[in-house]
Amino acid sequence: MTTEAILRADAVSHSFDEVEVIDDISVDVEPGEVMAIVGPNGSGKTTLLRVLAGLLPSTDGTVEYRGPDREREIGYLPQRPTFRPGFTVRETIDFYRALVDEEGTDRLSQVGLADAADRRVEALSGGMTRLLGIAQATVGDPPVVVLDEPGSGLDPGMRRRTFEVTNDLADDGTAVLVSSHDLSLVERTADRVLVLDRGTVVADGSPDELLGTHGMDSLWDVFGEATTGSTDAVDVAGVTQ
Ligand SMILES: Nc1ncnc2c1ncn2[C@@H]1O[C@H](COP(=O)(O)OP(=O)(O)OP(=O)(O)O)[C@@H](O)[C@H]1O
Repeated sequence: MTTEAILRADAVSHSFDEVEVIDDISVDVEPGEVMAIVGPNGSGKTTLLRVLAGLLPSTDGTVEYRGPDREREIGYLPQRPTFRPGFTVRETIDFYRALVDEEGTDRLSQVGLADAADRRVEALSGGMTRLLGIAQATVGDPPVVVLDEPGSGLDPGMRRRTFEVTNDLADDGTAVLVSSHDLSLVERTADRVLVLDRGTVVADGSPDELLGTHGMDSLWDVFGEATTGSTDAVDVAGVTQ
């Protein structure tokens, strides 16, 4: 049985100035699915996520949200979340909640930040700031949540916690798009993995499918085979060596 896509990208490309950073990507995202996007630095993950979240226009192709009408349809955690200084964690999350008239649900407890509720946002560690960003991305229960490297900068326990939050969201029917460099966590938690390399999808499937198709034992090996990521320099779009 196939489920109707809640988000559909059809032949999407994006160029910054004349440089094409993602090229001809089509993807259907289903409700309740955790879709991980992995790829070397600079391969276009953030650009793709921002296009899918409707924050960047596609230069070519279309992105269509096909889910229920909601005050907030797509939640987004940027790669480097920032919050207005001078406010506490509680005041900050309450500001976002007020925008969509949210009551109930304790967003701070969900991400393990309840004890930091009275701390000012500028006094948070990098990891705590990211956790607040995840809480912010889920306010209003958007049917699609896009998380750009939610585990980056977190200790192993909290990183695992972010993936548990991700899975909880998916269990409740939310479609979750997440980029990550943590391939072992991705292998354990994602329903589907897109491997990007230089702006194109070079592998796509469930972790098991990818291991089977590539005849590999781990996602690390699939990643190594599918991508041309150099180990001594980042590939920079638009620069040919
Ligand atoms: N605003 C911008 N203007 C010009 N080029 C950009 C811009 N944003 C990103 N790029 C370029 O697009 C390419 C893809 O960047 P992107 O941030 O999407 O990659 P990424 O896979 O998310 O990388 P990382 O894993 O390092 O976060 C890079 O070459 C980057 O320099």
